[in-house]
Parts: sequence; structure tokens; C-alpha cells
Amino acid sequence: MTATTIVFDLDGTLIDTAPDLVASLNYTIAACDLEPVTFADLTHLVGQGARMMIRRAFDLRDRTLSEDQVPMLLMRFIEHYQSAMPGESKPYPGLLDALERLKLEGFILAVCTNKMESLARELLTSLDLTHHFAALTGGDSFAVRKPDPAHLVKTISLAGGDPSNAIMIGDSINDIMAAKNANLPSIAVPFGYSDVPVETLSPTRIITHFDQLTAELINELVSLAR
Ligand SMILES: O=C(O)COP(=O)(O)O
Ligand SMILES: [Mg+2]
Repeated sequence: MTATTIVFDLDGTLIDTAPDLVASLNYTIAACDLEPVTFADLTHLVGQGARMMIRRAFDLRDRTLSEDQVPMLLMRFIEHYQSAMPGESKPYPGLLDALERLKLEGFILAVCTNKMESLARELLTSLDLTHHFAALTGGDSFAVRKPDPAHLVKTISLAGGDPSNAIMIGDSINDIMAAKNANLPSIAVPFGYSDVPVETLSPTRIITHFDQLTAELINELVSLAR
């Protein structure tokens, strides 16, 4: 039987990227004289990639964003975000040990993020993490993205895994819904950027630290879902 695949979300799950996302977004929207956003705002803005984050910042400030401004603003965001990488972004406590441990235990590890694939790859490479993952896909890798189950299913297949023997771990509604839509169990982490308490998303389980992400837990949740 193919090994179980553990699919991780990136922003707010693997890596605490909020300070850099806020800094790059504020640099971007300053070009249009928008007031800076805060971390609390970010929980409502993040989740569907940079383009949507910019759009939502304009909505937050009751400003109209014309379509022809979008490419310039997106480029401004990407350049700023790339130039600072990894900036203040850091893996959450216990992540590195968990990745090493789970790989030794034979799990396939993958990343399914709505961040642009190139930015996600560069960020994980700058933190020396890319080598842990058999596949990494972003919000622009396919025609669809989380919460569409196809994003998750295609990521598992790319990693060499079996889409019926996998689990998704994430911090937001997109991750938990993608798992549900793909008929897979999910684990939510409460330390990320959800704008609602993660319990309200009804994940299969919640963990508060990566030390709790054990082979026993994953095997239990995957077999319960069968
Ligand atoms: O960058 C985003 O908007 C979302 O990224 P995530 O899917 O890794 O949480
Ligand atoms: Mg996330």
C-alpha cells in the first residue's frame, strides 16, 4: 500500500509569515495612499493569494480598485516580498523535528498553498525546507485552488501519494473545506490566520503544537475516515 500523505498548508501552518505579508502588503497599498493594515486585518485578507489580498485591502478601506491597477500592484507586492525573503518568517515551534520524524516514519510530505507557487518555493528554499516535501503546489499551479478539492488531490498525486490515503493540516477554512470536499480527514492549527476560531470549521482534530502531530494520530484519523 502507498504510504500516507500529509499535506501541509503554508501561511499560518508551516511558517509564521504574517509580519512579512503585512509589511509587503502595506508597501504595496501605500502606492495608492491606503492606510496600513494590521495583523488583525490580515486574518480577513489572507487565504486566496496576493492578488486577492490586495483586492480585499481596497475593500477594507472602501476604495475602488480598477482592473488596470492590479498588475502594477501585484508586481510591487511580489518584488517587495521576494527581496526580503525569508525576512521575519519562521517555522512554527516543533515543525522541523516533526518533519524529520514523520519522514523517517515513512510518510509522504507535501505542501498545498494558495500562495503563488514561485513565492512559496522561494520562501521554503530560503528556510532550507523544500527538500522535505515530495510536492509543492500553489494557488496558481492549477486552474483551481483550495477549497476546491482538485488542488489537494492533484498535490497528493504529484507527491506520488494516494488521494484516498492522506490528511490535510491547515489554519483556515480553505484548508479544512478542501479536505472535506476531497473526503479526507483534516487537522486544524489554532496559531495561524483564521478569522474565526478553528473549532467552528469542524476539522477532524485540532493540534496546538507540532509535537502532537504523531504517526499514531495520523494513522488513527486516516483509518477513521476510511
Ligand atoms: O497566501 C495566501 O493567501 C494563503 O496561503 P496559504 O494557503 O498557505 O495559507
Ligand atoms: Mg494558511
